[in-house]
Amino acid sequence: MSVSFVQGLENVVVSETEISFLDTDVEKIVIRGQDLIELSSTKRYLDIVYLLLEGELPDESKRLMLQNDLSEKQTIPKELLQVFSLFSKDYHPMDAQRTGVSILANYDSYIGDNSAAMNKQRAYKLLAQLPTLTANSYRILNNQEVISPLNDLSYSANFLYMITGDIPSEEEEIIFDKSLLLYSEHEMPNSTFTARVIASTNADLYSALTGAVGSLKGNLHGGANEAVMYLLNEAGNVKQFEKILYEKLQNKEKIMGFGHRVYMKKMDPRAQIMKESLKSLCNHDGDDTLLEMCEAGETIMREEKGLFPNLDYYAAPVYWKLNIPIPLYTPIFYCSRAAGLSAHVIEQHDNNRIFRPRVNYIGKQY
Ligand SMILES: CC(=O)SCCNC(=O)CCNC(=O)[C@H](O)C(C)(C)COP(=O)(O)OP(=O)(O)OC[C@H]1O[C@@H](n2cnc3c(N)ncnc32)[C@H](O)[C@@H]1OP(=O)(O)O
Ligand SMILES: O=C([O-])CC(=O)C(=O)O
Repeated sequence: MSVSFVQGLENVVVSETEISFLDTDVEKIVIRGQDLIELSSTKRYLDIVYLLLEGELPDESKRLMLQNDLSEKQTIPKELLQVFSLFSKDYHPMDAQRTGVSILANYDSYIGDNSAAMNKQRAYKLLAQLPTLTANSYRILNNQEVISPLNDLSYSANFLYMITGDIPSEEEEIIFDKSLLLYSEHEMPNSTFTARVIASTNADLYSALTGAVGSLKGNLHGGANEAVMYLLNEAGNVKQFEKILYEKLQNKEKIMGFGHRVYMKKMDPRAQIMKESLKSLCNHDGDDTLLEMCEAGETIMREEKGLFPNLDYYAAPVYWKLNIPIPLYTPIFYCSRAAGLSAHVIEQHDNNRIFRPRVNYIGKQY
């Protein structure tokens, strides 16, 4: 039997879905029939959460109900905080998140029920709890005080508040919210595929979403946003950044934040929006250094490699300007993506066939 093999499953269709599609012909990120980039100018992250999980955009009262519902569910079991305090201090918040999501399954008495209704309830609860879990895992790992959510803040303002300890300005809240919106769903990246593969065994949503944390951690996927910021900081100025990039290219090293399996010859449209956010943050504090460095990097990568920035490239300096600690960049990506991941798990459970591919054997003769 001969089976065709495509390394990395490039352009292989693994699923039918009603959730999302990257239509590069018309440059749209289609989420349930609507373009995420267009939505980003008028809608908030919770609108997209609702769209992903309910199939339509909410009106104002439904969005408010969702906001209130999530506010009520934000607290996390105190045992989780105790577990985080047992970790070694060099544990990454992504590891804590992986363990945390897994432990939350222990508090679900209907764990065997994979119905869409139960999964939706789980998804909303997870979305409510993830910011509290994420901010406090970092705080505990860094010997900081545990922080409680502020119920009267919006979802994104509260999330940012729990990270930095300061109530954000309106501009900061809107920019952070936009980053969550842009990260919320992106068709079939590695983490979504991971979640769907796990869900296809009839395993529960927590198992699928725990696996997805692991997938997102790597620097070829979500981990790239942290790697970008470490590189920008290592350089510190435009000249040094250019020097480092040329050296890395000479050594055939990959530059984090560039390239994408689907956006090969154009910039990730989400990166362009995030670049605008960086510009306004630079305008606000009067320091353009990071913007200038990023633009210099864009030019070099375009001229030398024909490569363009992905979302992580511009998310990194935006998060830096929002005073977010670097080890939280990828966990934040995950918190946002939990919406899309949950929608995919629900869809997989609702129309399931187990994933079970084949191999081309190239081992010893038999
Ligand atoms: C939100 C997100 O998760 S977006 C992705 C975030 N990840 C990153 O930014 C990591 C850096 N980028 C990469 O590693 C890749 O571009 C990926 C993982 C995003 C896509 O990978 P693939 O589609 O498998 O592309 P692949 O790695 O095969 O690259 C194709 C060619 O472009 C080169 N290339 C791709 N990305 C980069 C990069 N960032 N820097 C330098 N060269 C690159 C490769 O070396 C390869 O060159 P070659 O044909 O001469 O060997
Ligand atoms: O689509 C991908 O492969 C990675 C990505 O940009 C995302 O998950 O947002």
